[in-house]
Amino acid sequence: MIELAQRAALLDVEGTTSSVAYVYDVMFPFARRELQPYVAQHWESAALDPVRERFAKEAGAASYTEWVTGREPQQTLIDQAVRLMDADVKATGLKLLQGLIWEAGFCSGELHAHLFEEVAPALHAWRAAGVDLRIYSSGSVHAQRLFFGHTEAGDLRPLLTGHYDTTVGPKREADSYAAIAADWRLAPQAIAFFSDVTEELEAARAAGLATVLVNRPGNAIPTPTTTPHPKITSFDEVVWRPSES
Ligand SMILES: CSCCC(=O)C(=O)COP(=O)(O)O
Ligand SMILES: [Mg+2]
Repeated sequence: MIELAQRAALLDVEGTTSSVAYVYDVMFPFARRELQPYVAQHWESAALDPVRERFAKEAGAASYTEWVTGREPQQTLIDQAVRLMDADVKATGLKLLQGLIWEAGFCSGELHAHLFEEVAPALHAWRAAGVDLRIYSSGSVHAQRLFFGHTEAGDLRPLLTGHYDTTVGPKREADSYAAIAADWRLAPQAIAFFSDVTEELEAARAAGLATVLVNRPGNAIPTPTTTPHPKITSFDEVVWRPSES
């Protein structure tokens, strides 16, 4: 058991609330399968504008027009998305695009977000104990809302007061956590960040957040034996004793 004095919990998704396998074996293949038809069908839609802009920026181009000059625009975007997926790069542009593609899957019922079995009851209990809950994931905010709106345990969005993705900054940089605390209007010390990735926890700790290393079955990243972060294997191991300060 670990005791936490914070009044807010910031939660990673993959490897923390939910299995890596669900993301890699179900969600990513769905996005790969639907990539070409989605882009073809929505090419004229403004929903793709932020995706086009991000892809261009992340490729080092000054604008989308500059990025695709001399190439077929739709295929250029599709090819880049495939390259990023093949290399397992959690680029913000790709994450924006995947979130758009997953919408149809979650809305049709083909996708149901996995949660480790104690997560939904634990989050209900944490909220009842007065803990403010937000998500910080590489998955886009749109994807996060779909994910928590369509979990195996039902719609958990009412439990969450906010969502952050990598548009706030990379998960392995301390400034991202400082920006989240500022947006949340909380002192960094009032927030406990839960993740399976040590580099993310180090960044959060550098920004002043409390940290918890979550070790779940199937996590790809080996859990270090010595770590300054308290370790849990289940949210049931957390006891909240929020201080007034
Ligand atoms: C919550 S949407 C799907 C998850 C996803 O795309 C992803 O990359 C998860 O990364 P995380 O930062 O939650 O480990
Ligand atoms: Mg994770």
